[in-house]
Amino acid sequence: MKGVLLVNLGSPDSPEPKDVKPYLDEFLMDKYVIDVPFLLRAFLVRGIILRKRPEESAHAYKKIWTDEGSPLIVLSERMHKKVKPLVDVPVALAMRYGSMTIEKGLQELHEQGVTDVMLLPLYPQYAMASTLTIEVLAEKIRKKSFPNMKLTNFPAFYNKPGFIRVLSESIKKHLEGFNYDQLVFSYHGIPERHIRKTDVTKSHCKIDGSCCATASEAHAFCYRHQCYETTRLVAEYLQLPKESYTLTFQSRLAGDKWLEPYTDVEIDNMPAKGIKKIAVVTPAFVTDCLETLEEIAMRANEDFKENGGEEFLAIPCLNDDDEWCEVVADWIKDWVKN
Ligand SMILES: C=CC1=C(C)c2cc3[nH]c(cc4nc(cc5[nH]c(cc1n2)c(C)c5CCC(=O)O)C(CCC(=O)O)=C4C)c(C)c3C=C
Ligand SMILES: [Fe+2]
Repeated sequence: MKGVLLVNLGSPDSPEPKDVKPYLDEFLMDKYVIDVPFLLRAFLVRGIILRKRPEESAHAYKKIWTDEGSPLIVLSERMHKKVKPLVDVPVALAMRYGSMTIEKGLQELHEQGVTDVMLLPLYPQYAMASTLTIEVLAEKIRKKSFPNMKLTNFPAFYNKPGFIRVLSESIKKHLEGFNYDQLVFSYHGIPERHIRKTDVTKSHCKIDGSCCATASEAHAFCYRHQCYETTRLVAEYLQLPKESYTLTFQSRLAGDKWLEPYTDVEIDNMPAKGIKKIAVVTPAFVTDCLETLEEIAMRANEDFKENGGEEFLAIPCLNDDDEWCEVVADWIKDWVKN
């Protein structure tokens, strides 16, 4: 029997440093996130980053935490609950990090008699720090605990018509009556090195945009290309004039060179250029989380206004939007049919 495992990133069990620290340790010790040899990674993460970051992150998590828990978990659960009755096969939900493990998700499907699983990472654009790490871990667990199970990876959906339509319609709905100077498409950043590592041709990605104009098999695994494609397709759907929108990358960690332009720098500089009213959409996330609710809707908003900005609109993620849940259900139905 077929079944589906939806996988999102995960959150700590609580916004207290005692729970944030092990969560960050699991996340940042992942070799697909901080992709350096183990000893160097352990030194960077445990010797440097985890000294201060758990307190800072806990403070940020406390600002967004709800009575029901982490927004990312609660909203993913709501979406899961809505998708389940729309399809005829079992659907489970798991997280890459934290206590809702992929192992538990596969076990739940196994107990329902599922032998053929489609893995659906809830990330529109492919990245080794998001999609690949889920695929690799799920395969490792399958081999060890469920050797007779078949796993199929659902490809990144950055350009799928259903995703582009519901994302565009959601943006349109939230922009109604808001007279903005600039619409910012802010995507989670990654180190440039990750783009080169996932280039299957090993020579295509130049990280300057020129490569995106040439058809290549590298695009199927290029996070930067896929972010630009999502933006281009939404702009086309909404018929946005070229000068009315911009693409940026947020949430970088110190150290390496991350994808540019940086969201915080761009937004802070906008008021001085006469851009006083902005809307920000975050299409690398289908679920609202720390990076959208705290970093964008709170911090970027405050910084924009401190720099002379007047109006700031943070557009929510798709979360458990009915039409989005129907799109996901349709993808599942198509896979079940074939
Ligand atoms: C779009 C998907 C994501 C990619 C790609 C990604 C890469 C990436 N992230 C970090 C470091 C951190 N990210 C953190 C939070 C976080 N990241 C994503 C998604 C992607 N990350 C989400 C959905 C969230 C929010 C989780 C939540 O509970 O709401 C954090 C933790 C919070 C903090 O301390 O800022 C870290 C750390 C790296 C290093 C990276 C690529 C190399
Ligand atoms: Fe992240």
